[in-house]
Amino acid sequence: MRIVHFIVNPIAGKGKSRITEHYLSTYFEKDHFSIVVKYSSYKGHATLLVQQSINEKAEIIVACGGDGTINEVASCLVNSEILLGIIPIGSGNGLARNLKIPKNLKKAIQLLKVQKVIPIDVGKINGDYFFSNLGFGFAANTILNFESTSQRRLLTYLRATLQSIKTFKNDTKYTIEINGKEAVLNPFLVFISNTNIMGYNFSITRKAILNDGFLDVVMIDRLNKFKILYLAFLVLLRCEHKIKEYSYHRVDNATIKIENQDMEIIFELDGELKRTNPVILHLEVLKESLKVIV
Ligand SMILES: Nc1ncnc2c1ncn2[C@@H]1O[C@H](COP(=O)(O)OP(=O)(O)OP(=O)(O)O)[C@@H](O)[C@H]1O
Repeated sequence: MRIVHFIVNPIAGKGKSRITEHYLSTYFEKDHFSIVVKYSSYKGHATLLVQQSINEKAEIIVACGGDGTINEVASCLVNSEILLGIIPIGSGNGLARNLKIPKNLKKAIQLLKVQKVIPIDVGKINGDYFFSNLGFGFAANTILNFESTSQRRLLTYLRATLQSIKTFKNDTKYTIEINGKEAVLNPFLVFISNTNIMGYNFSITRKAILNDGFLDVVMIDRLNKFKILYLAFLVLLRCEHKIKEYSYHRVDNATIKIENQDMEIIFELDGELKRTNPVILHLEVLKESLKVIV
C-alpha cells in the first residue's frame, strides 16, 4: 500500500483544476494506494499541509500547481526519502516542462503510478530553497508587476514584462563573487537557474542540467530602454548572448552583495516575489537532494 498525498493549489494556472479525491479514486486502486487530497487556502499554506502529510506518513507528496506550489511542497522534502510528484496545472510550469511531465492530467497521473524516480539538484539562497530559478533586477520587477494582477497567464505575464520595460531602473549595485572572480555591476538582470526552461517555452539558460551539481547564471549589465527592446528581440531569436553586457557562468556557489541603502531588495524565487533588506546572499547547490517522479 502506497500512501499518496496531493496538495492542490486551487488558483494555479487558470484556477480550474478537476483534481478531487473522487476523480483520483478512479485511477488509484484502493487495494494499492491510500489517497488524500488537500487544498491550499493561501500563500504558504501548502508548506503547512505538507508538514502534516509527513507526520501522517505520506510516501509520495504530489504538488498540483505551478513552480510556486512545487516550491512550497518540495522545500519540505529536500534530503528526505519522500518522493515528490508533480501535476503541472500552473501557468508557466518551468520545472515540469524541463522534466517532461505532461500537462495532460491523465498522462501525469500515469507517471505517478509507474513511479520512475530521479534525483535533482536543489538551489539554496540563504535559508530559502529553489528548484527552478532565482532572478534579480528586471526579472524581479516583472514578477512584482505580475503579482499585482489577478490573473496568472501568459498574456498577463507579457503585460507585466512591458510595464517593466517602461519603469525598470538599473540603480542597484551588486557585487557578485562567482568562481573566484568578483564582478561589480548595476545589473539589468541576474538570473540563476537550475532548469533549462523558465516557464511557458521561454528560456535563457537552455544548457542547464537538473542534476549536474551546478546552477547556470546569466548576468546582463546595465541597459538603456532601446537596448532592453533589442535584447527582447534577441531572446526571441535565442541569441541574447550577442549583446556585450551579457555573460554566462556555471556555479556551485556564489556570494551576492547588494547595496541599496534606502530601499528593500526584491527578487523572484520560483516565480514568487521575495523581499529582503540590502544584504549578503550566499548561493549554493545541494546536489541530487530531491527525489522526483518523472
Ligand atoms: N488558495 C489560494 N489563494 C491564493 N493564493 C494561493 C492559494 N493557494 C496557493 N496560493 C499561492 O498561489 C501562488 C501561485 O501558485 P503557482 O506558482 O503554483 O501557480 P502559477 O503561478 O499559476 O504557476 P507558475 O509559477 O508555474 O507560473 C503561490 O504563491 C501560492 O502560494
